[in-house]
Amino acid sequence: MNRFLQFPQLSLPTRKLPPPFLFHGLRRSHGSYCSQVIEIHKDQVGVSSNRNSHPRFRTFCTSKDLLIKKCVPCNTKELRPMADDAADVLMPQVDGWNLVKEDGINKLRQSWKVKSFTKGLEFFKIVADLAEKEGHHPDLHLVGWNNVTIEIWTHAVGGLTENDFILAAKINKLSVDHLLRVKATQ
Ligand SMILES: C[C@H](O)[C@H](O)[C@H]1CNC2=NC(N)=NC(=O)C2=N1
Repeated sequence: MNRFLQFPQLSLPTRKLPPPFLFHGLRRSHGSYCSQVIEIHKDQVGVSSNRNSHPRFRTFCTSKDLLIKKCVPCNTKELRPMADDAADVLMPQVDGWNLVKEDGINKLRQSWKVKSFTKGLEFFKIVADLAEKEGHHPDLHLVGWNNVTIEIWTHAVGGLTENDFILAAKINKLSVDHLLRVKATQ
């Protein structure tokens, strides 16, 4: 008996993949939870529920896909917050970000120390330009003059969507090292 769902090869990389590992999780479908076992190959992000796919046959996206994807408008009625297990599967692709739950809302959070208060504002401007380009916006915090924290979640649905992971992955690629205090351990 085929123990796991075979997903259509939508974005599987062509090269031979190492043996997959099975991911067992719960997926909410039509209001009820059903367990599902999906096959996730080593260098694939795992399940990403993009807007157009049928909820059952979600497309796999590789680790690089987040960087080449574009955020979608948050006012589309199909947009739903992703389940905790789907967020867990995507977390390895947004290095440095933490998954936090606040008042029942899942968010991505990362903090940095900047060289000065004004460099913190420069940091925000660079992030803001990216957010405007993506049409998806983070919550920006600058406290104690040099402590920057960014939180990302989709306000329209009160949780995480793929937009948040796309924005987090792209923030990780911004050239901001000149604004940051070098960590003592480095
Ligand atoms: C239409 C447009 O997508 C919405 O107004 C956007 C703007 N930026 C956004 N950013 C975030 N983080 N959440 C939203 O729900 C959101 N909505």
